[in-house]
Amino acid sequence: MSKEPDRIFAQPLAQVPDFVFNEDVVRVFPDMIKRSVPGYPTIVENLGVLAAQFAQPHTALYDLGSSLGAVTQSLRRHVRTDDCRVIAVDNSSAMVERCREYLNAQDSMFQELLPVQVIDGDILSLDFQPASVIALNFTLQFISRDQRLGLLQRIRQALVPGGALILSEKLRFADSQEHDLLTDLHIAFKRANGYSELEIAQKRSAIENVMKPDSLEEHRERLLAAGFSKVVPWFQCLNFASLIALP
Ligand SMILES: C[S@@+](CC[C@H](N)C(=O)[O-])C[C@H]1O[C@@H](n2cnc3c(N)ncnc32)[C@H](O)[C@@H]1O
Ligand SMILES: O=C(O)C(=O)C[C@]1(C(=O)O)C=C[C@@H](O)C=C1
Repeated sequence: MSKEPDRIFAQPLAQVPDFVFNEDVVRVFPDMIKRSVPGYPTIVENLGVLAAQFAQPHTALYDLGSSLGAVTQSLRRHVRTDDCRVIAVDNSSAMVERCREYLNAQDSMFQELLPVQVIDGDILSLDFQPASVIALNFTLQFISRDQRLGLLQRIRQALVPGGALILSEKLRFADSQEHDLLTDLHIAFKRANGYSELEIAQKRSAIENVMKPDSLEEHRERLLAAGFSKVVPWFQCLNFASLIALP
């Protein structure tokens, strides 16, 4: 994995453009996401551990919005179920290209890994195969709000009995005191990871039009409306959480 440090917002920009998952972001993404999302390494590693409990033989495991394939690699490290395959999907060609390189490297280092297919495409127009595990790891927040329910309904329909959706997201909070406290603590987390006030402020304005977090209650209600029977949060660190949704 690239060790290049994230300095994308280090210099003052006359106008901060909307955040895009382009080649510049791809180069620094492992560093960026680790220094920006509290608990990210724990979520990714345990996603594989959880997936191994839900994986069913002869099904697909999806990594939706796979970026560089961190979740796909974790699924391949942990799932040993017969005749499963991983399908990673991302609509950033720059991400997909680098993801394929990393997965080839994983293939050359380990034997008996689950087969994997990386699709350069939009998860909103995906034709789902019967699936036992579907991961949306910090991806739903980038989908426009009016398309989230439809996507979750399609995911629900693709899931076989015994399977699960694992959904990780940045959260907002209905209670303004709770929201402000956790936002301040997230900023302190970024500062402690070496980001300057300028980098924090410019990143914030870059993502505010493209990334729209919901509250835990909104997620729960939408998942139930999409046909899931049970929603179980399994991890929260500051304003970032991960949920298991059962069909
Ligand atoms: C924050 S990143 C996900 C991080 C990744 N899952 C991980 O755990 O390392 C969000 C990803 O979702 C992808 N994405 C956003 N909208 C998408 C869409 N409609 N279809 C496919 N991928 C999408 C972006 O290109 C980006 O790579
Ligand atoms: O909230 C932030 O500041 C973030 O940087 C979060 C976040 C995310 O949650 O996906 C946003 C964009 C980058 O992909 C990495 C992290």
